[in-house]
Amino acid sequence: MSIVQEPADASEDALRFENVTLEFFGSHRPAIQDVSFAVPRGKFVAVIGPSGCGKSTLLNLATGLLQPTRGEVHFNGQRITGVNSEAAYVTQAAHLLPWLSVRANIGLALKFRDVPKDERADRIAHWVRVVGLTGFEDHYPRELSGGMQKRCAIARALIYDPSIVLMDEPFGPLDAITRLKLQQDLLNLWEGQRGTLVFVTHDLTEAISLADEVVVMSKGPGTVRTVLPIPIERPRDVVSLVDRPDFSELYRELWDLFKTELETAGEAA
Ligand SMILES: Nc1ncnc2c1ncn2[C@@H]1O[C@H](COP(=O)(O)OP(=O)(O)OP(=O)(O)O)[C@@H](O)[C@H]1O
Repeated sequence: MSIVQEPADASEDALRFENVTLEFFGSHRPAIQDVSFAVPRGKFVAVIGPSGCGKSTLLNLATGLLQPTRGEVHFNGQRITGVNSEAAYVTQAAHLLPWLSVRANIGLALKFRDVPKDERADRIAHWVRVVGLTGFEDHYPRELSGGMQKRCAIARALIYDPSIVLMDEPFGPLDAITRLKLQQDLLNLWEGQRGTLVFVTHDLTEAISLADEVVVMSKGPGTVRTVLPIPIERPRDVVSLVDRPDFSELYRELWDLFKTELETAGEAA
């Protein structure tokens, strides 16, 4: 990562957006405008908002793949000015390399980092077990179900202990049952490790079930409308959570905010 030095105690936030505006070249209005919010270290933060409000753009700024037109993005107290190699990015499509086995896909980041072969094998074996792909190590992506491909992509992202994990609607294209199972798997994983995770989703239930805080975005141009804390204790069980009265209250609160956004954007049913 290319960074600009700041005092070491500058931030206990893993990620911080400071008045960030981004205009794509040739566009007549900013994709996001004056966005400010922080992701505290060790927290699970969900980002929701209507389609096109700039959720993916925020993640691309956090990885350093995009640079702000105005404002600054900081990672661990240091301004991001180039690619943030400490961030793992899991996108909607699994993007596994089709010519590599599950084992090789999962171990890719370790190979790039010159991790010795024996250590690589141990860590791959560990992550294959963690994501439930034992017995499929030598299979190719085309031989896996959508959920298995997703689990492979998650293992590939987490195997090198990234400082922050960015997930862009990772469970979007999956059926409801696989999705629930993976949500619980991700929760169990995260609750065991407590790294920093930013999770973009359209799904209000998913956001409340998983996150410590939900960042609600407005559209046109994208900006942060509010940050809603989710004061539900952990460990959580995604299936039984939805029956709790406090879950319903949070859902209602989030829906009221979200609905206003859809109406403002002229997208309400
Ligand atoms: N490379 C690009 N060039 C020009 N405009 C872009 C580019 N990428 C995104 N945009 C625009 O920026 C805005 C934000 O896009 P972004 O993909 O971040 O939204 P999003 O909230 O992730 O959308 P969705 O929920 O539909 O995935 C949109 O208006 C989009 O059309």
